[in-house]
Amino acid sequence: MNIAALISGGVDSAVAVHLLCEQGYKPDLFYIKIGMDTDNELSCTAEEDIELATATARRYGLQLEIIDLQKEYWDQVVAYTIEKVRNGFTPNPDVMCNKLIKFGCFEQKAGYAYDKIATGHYASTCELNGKTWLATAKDAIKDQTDFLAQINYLQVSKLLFPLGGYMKKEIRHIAAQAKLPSAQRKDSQGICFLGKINYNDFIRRFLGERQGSIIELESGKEIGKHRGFWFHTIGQRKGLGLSGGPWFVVDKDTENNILYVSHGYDTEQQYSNEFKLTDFHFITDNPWLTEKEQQVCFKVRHTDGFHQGNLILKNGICHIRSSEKIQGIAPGQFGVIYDKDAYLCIGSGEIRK
Ligand SMILES: Nc1ncnc2c1ncn2[C@@H]1O[C@H](COP(=O)(O)OP(=O)(O)OP(=O)(O)O)[C@@H](O)[C@H]1O
Repeated sequence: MNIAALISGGVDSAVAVHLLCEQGYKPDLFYIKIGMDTDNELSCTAEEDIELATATARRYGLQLEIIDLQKEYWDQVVAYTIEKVRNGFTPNPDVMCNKLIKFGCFEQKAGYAYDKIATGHYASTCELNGKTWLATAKDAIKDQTDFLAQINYLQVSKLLFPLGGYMKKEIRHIAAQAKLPSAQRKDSQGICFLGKINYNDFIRRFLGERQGSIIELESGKEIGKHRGFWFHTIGQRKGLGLSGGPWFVVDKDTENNILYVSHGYDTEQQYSNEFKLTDFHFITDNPWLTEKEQQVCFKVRHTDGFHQGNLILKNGICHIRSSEKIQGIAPGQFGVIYDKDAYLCIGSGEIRK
């Protein structure tokens, strides 16, 4: 079996490579360039990443190739991000980066020549009814299946996740024992480079600033000003510059550039237990043979745990009723659906009000 391993310079993908080599494989390593050469801060991290990836390759006598997908990343992931933000939604570039870049463009440029693509994601796959399914990782806190919930069947059936059966602390331990070049490296914040730069600066570059009102939802009173609704997301608590908090963003009027906020932790307005997902995407298949209500687990953003609730799927729209009230359900984010045991990651759709 010939394997391509995606390596980032971080500890997780280095351990993934180490585990593959221990099993007797000799994967070819690929580092994907997605940052901007013109941006100093970004090209510095890329240089460091490439150095560590090179050291790992040398250590195991493996080939390392650098694949430049900067243009593709800008054309697809950055364009998607800006478009969502412009329309008042909260984008998820990490989900799109996996679907379109790491497992999309990479496949066309190099991945097609391999039987399997391995990554250091905390996720796993399993075989059920003759098909491959995306499944959660042993380490529920590190689980990254929510970032993979838009991939398709061809992608999931080609993926290998060597870390799926380990806890993060075991991975750190393996890295230290094996004296991997990246053993002491800190964990990265986001999968894609948008997580490494100041998000507001990035958005400002594209959408500029435009002052608007911050209005208290309950009283209708203006209580402050903001510099553009596009800098704010539903559920946001920090960075509003208002006194007498806590305040939460609960709604946006994008036409009139107004942010609605609500005061206090216990305000009904910022909690919800019902929402919709549009364009629902099944990774492998629809596991439910009826349109009857199903008990599921789900996530509405990257969190440590799973929520529980019920799902009704009709005409491609998925209605979720949560068992508990959830704060900050942001339209544009992906709602990710799991089976009731939070084992299989079934798919995802975009949150709509
Ligand atoms: N620039 C990149 N080039 C190639 N593969 C990458 C790159 N960035 C991330 N990956 C792959 O995607 C996986 C998940 O990315 P993420 O940024 O979440 O990493 P992580 O969990 O911090 O892992 P790592 O410690 O390997 O960076 C990585 O383990 C790696 O296999």
